Amino acid sequence: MTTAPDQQPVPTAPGDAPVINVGVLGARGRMGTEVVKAVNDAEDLELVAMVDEGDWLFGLADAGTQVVVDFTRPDVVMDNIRFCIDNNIHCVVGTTGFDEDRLSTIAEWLAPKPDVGVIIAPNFGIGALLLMRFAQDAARFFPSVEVVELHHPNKVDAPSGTAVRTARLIAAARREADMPPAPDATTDALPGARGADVEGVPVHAVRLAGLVAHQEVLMGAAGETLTLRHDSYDRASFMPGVLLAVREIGRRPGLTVGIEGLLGL
Ligand SMILES: NC(=O)C1=CN([C@@H]2O[C@H](COP(=O)(O)OP(=O)(O)OC[C@H]3O[C@@H](n4cnc5c(N)ncnc54)[C@H](OP(=O)(O)O)[C@@H]3O)[C@@H](O)[C@H]2O)C=CC1
Ligand SMILES: O=C(O)C1=N[C@H](C(=O)O)C[C@H](O)C1
Repeated sequence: MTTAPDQQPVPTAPGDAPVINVGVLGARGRMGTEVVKAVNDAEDLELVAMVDEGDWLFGLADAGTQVVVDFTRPDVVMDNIRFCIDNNIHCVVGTTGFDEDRLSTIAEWLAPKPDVGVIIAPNFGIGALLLMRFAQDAARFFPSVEVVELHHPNKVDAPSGTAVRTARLIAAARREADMPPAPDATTDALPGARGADVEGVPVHAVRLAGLVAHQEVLMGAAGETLTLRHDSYDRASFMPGVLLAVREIGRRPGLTVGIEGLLGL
């Protein structure tokens, strides 16, 4: 803590860096609980608000929150982001459910607030981000591709936000390389047997007790396959990415999708 003459005390972390006041939305959820722990363990971050369903969002502003971390639900996250932008609070969002329409709406909300940042990241896990990058790089070499995501049985959405983003990145890489559509049969005798079609890439969702968050990208060419797989066995795996976004967001006003840029990927 340092005190300047005639001013309120300014909290500081060791090394004199200013402390960032963090509020967690969805604080008692699976991810929120882990974020609360990670923020409490970080010397340069101060947990000032924990909000769950039924709590007033105004508590965030009253507590002097500078950065909100949101791990709630796709059906409530837009209202949370609107509140944060209106109250000049930066927002690090891990909640899924973002399409182009939602992203454009957030960009419109941000337009009159040039100092506020919103980071929307479908996945904060470093390994998961690397898998996406490797899949993008490999996409142009393999005519066939399928994405399989596997998660804990309480996940509210399917397919996962990560799988949708992975499929879109692969589809974009294929378009850029002028590849024709995958040659594989897409007709299914039973509806859903070939998964969901995300820009021409089949995406399959598995829900299974014992799992946390996992993804495979299968690629095939004549006589060979390439399998890329990532496993999050513990939600701690997402925390380095979440904390990086919390620390960086003050330097990144506007809308940022994915934390790849923050990692130099
Ligand atoms: N980007 C990433 O790296 C990751 C993203 N996720 C995503 O994060 C989201 C949350 O996942 P998970 O933690 O497993 O889900 P949980 O269901 O465990 O947690 C959601 C929490 O949000 C709370 N909540 C619901 N409505 C509101 C509201 N209006 N305001 C504040 N809090 C609210 C819930 O409270 P209550 O139970 O009382 O309703 C609950 O505590 C999902 O979209 C998931 O896909 C998950 C892991 C990693
Ligand atoms: O709900 C989860 O658990 C996860 N959700 C995110 C998603 O939908 O991509 C990230 C990760 O897969 C865990």
